[in-house]
Amino acid sequence: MKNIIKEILLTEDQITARIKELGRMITEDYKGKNLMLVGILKGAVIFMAELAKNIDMPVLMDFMAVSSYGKSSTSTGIVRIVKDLDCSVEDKDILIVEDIIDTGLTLSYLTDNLKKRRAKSVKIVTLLDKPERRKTEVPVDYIGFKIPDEFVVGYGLDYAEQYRNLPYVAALKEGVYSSKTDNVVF
Ligand SMILES: O=P(O)(O)OC[C@H]1O[C@H](OP(=O)(O)OP(=O)(O)O)[C@H](O)[C@@H]1O
Ligand code: HPA
Ligand SMILES: [Mg+2]
Repeated sequence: MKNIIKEILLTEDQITARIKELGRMITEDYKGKNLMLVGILKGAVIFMAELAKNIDMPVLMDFMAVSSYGKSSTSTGIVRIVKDLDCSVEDKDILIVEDIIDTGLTLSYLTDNLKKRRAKSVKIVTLLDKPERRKTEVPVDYIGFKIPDEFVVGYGLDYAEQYRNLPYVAALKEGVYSSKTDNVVF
């Protein structure tokens, strides 16, 4: 498994400590509010589970799945809802939980979509942010870590659907991911 990995960017301890801090901030900011976490499948699953355990108040948890990347490592810009929420967002304070913001296209679409459904508020928490790759401005309220423009795996993030279960975040070796075509090489 490790032969595709160039470098560990964030260790499990670093990630755990940062998620505890994010949990404390969110608990403070959402006191007395009707907080609903909306995890974006599949990448956000591990981060969402860890974050929810560190929020010290009642929360609702729901999930959406959108399709934007497929097997390419770059976004097509076309976002399609593959699995919608089970709960209504009306009058709820929504916190979208993402593993990574890259071009921003997925989150830009999702925030607009949830606001149109009359959520009381819509904010974003992401474990990772790759600001160099942004194609559209998205206001991000909580950021775990800013990372350089490298294709990363682990802690929920995949390369061709694999490596999501690594307990750390690592950059892929050159050649596994082709920066020329911006595609993963099989
Ligand atoms: O800012 P963007 O350029 O839109 O990219 C970020 C999105 O892309 C990845 O999801 P992916 O489509 O790979 O699905 P997955 O979570 O199931 O891996 C990631 O988990 C984010 O949801
Ligand atoms: O660096 C990344 N790794 C995995 N999935 C992603 N989706 C956007 N950026 C990435
Ligand atoms: Mg993916």
